[in-house]
Amino acid sequence: MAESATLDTPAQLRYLFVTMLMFCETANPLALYQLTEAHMMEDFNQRLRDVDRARAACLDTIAQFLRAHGKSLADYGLPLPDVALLEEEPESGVLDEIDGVVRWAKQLDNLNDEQRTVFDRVMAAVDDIRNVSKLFYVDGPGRTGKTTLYGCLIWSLCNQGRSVLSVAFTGIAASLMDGGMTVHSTFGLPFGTLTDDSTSIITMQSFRAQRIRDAALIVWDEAPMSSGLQLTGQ
Ligand SMILES: Nc1ncnc2c1ncn2[C@@H]1O[C@H](COP(=O)(O)OP(=O)(O)OP(=O)(O)O)[C@@H](O)[C@H]1O
Repeated sequence: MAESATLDTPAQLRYLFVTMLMFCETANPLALYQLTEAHMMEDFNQRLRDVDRARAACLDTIAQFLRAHGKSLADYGLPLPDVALLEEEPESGVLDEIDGVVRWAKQLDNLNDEQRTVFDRVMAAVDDIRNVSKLFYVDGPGRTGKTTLYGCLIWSLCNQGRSVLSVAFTGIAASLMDGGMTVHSTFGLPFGTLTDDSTSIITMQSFRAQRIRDAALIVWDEAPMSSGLQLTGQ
């Protein structure tokens, strides 16, 4: 869990936590929960800006995973979420999807000139069948709208039925993008320091390799945090 906490998204961590409860004989589930709670609820914390609500959302998500396997939080001596704190959260599912369409359509309309220029160039490159450069590096100070721009690109392509991979070095950066995954899990990077001889654990014939080949666009947030070897690959 400690290794995963530094490499995976909070959603991946919650999934790992439930998997450990279900399939490993975890001696003290409560202690493990308390040790990793901060990482497991980091995305909710960012979104809700309230520790108590974030904790309730985290426990509620874990409870839903467990319920799908016929288990409950109480079976593992874990605290119950204070669901009253979540009442303002919209139901997931259809409403979320409608919300997403409205939100991104509006964001797309509101892109400023610089964001629009990058958006148009990237979208044109995705469809360009010529052998032109398709590598873009977007730079800018904090809070200047980079994540918003990536969101618009991801949403627009997904809306056209295209496949997009959104990755980031840290789990928390990845969780800020729709469908975000860590660089490590997406590209199957080995743990530890990479060397010139390091190779991905993903095999050419695997589903994960096909997902990478199928991607119309790969958005790599905070790329400078990754080492040169991760970026150039083998
Ligand atoms: N074109 C725009 N018009 C108005 N507000 C915008 C626009 N683009 C982004 N914003 C808003 O500005 C804020 C910062 O945007 P965003 O998170 O995309 O920036 P960022 O460059 O990714 O920041 P950071 O580097 O800190 O992650 C957000 O609240 C976002 O909704």
